[in-house]
Amino acid sequence: MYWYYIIATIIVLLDQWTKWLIVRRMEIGESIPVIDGFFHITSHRNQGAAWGILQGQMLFFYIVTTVVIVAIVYYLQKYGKNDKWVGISLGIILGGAIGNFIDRLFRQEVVDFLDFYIFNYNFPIFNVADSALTVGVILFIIATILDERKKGKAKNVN
Ligand SMILES: CCC[C@@H]1OC(=O)[C@@H](C)C[C@H](C)CCCCC(=O)CCC[C@@H](CC)/C=C/C=C(\COC)CC[C@@H](O)[C@@H](O)C[C@H](O)CNC1=O
Repeated sequence: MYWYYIIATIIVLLDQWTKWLIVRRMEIGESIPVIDGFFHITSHRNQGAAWGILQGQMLFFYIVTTVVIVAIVYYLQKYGKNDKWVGISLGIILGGAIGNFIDRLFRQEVVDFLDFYIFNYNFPIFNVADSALTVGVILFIIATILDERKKGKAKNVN
């Protein structure tokens, strides 16, 4: 049952540790090519959400993130026992949401550093928390669809 919170905690620790390294070791704007032309570590800050939307709207972010966190904890308490994968995906999303929440609370901005150039398109620079949020959302959608199908099959059998 508490596995999901352990997953979230590991993601928060990994997210905050990587951001701390970037802040301590790199200048803002500095870029280190890991795979030149494809994957760089670029120290970047974002006062907004994805693609830099809603710059500086911290109160909005606090409200939305609090709602997301409360909703996930409620859902985990209520449904976490039933479906393992739904619980795991919510734990991953929870870790991502808390990771960026800590940045917004203490830095009033989010530290980003994962910089991918895909077919010459420079995808917005993101961080471990964003990756967890994106992977968690996708996993949650898949788990929910599979869960519905499993229930559907059970109905047909009876
Ligand atoms: C990933 C959610 C963004 C994250 O939301 C959060 O914190 C949550 C918990 C709180 C937000 C206030 C509310 C969600 C807003 C939804 C949103 O924004 C649409 C999301 C689409 C998404 C599909 C799922 C695409 C993906 C994008 C990116 C990441 O792809 C890996 C680019 C990230 C870079 O622009 C980077 O600068 C962003 C910066 O780190 C701050 N991050 C956030 O606001």
